[in-house]
Amino acid sequence: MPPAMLTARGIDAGWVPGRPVVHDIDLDIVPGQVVGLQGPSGCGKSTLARVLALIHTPDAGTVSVDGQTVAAYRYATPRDVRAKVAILFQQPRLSVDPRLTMRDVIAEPLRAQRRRDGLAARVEEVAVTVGLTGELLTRRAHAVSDGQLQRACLARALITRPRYLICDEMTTMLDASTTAALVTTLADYCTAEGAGVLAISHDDALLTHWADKVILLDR
Ligand SMILES: Nc1ncnc2c1ncn2[C@@H]1O[C@H](COP(=O)(O)OP(=O)(O)OP(=O)(O)O)[C@@H](O)[C@H]1O
Repeated sequence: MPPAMLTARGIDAGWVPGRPVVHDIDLDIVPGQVVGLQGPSGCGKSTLARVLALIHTPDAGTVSVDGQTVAAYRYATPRDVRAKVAILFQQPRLSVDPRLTMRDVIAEPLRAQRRRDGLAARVEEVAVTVGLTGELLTRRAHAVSDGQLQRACLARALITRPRYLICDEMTTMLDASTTAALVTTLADYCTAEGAGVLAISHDDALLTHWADKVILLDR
């Protein structure tokens, strides 16, 4: 049996050919575990997060999902592999089309996979899980608060029941009570589904509370 893990081996990645911002990184995300990732600003945490979320092609190295080597990134990633890994970004406004309703934001991954059976019921279910109900779901993304929009992004991330969640400073923009609510929702999901998390944060207290172990990424 292949190992049930999201693994990175020997990853070089960056934005300019021949000038990687992360070099020779090995990392494992195990189902049921929260791995924290810290490091100075600009050291490449978000770049590495994007590689692990399969939305940025590494210059070298291999990412595997449950033993399956990822051969193609971004839009070319096969659907079954893509559905296993979700990412949450720091700024929900930059990751959502402002013209969509909250309901449509949440439904996006299933629509993209043309999974329409039971779509409305699943959207309602996952919206309730993140604390969004009623009239809020009919509002467009530009007409809700950052915290409400990040809740929709969490629901969008959970809707495919991913096995791995990459959280790139997902609570940095939020107040303490919204942060606590989102982390609790995510932790409950991970316990119920046995999902693994990579949690990038500058918040030592949050990672001390939430992560099983913390990795330091240096320049
Ligand atoms: N889209 C991009 N195009 C070009 N360069 C980028 C892009 N995104 C990041 N970089 C560069 O890659 C390097 C690493 O950035 P990255 O955002 O991965 O660091 P980080 O550790 O997440 O920083 P922070 O903690 O400030 O968010 C930086 O020099 C940054 O300028």
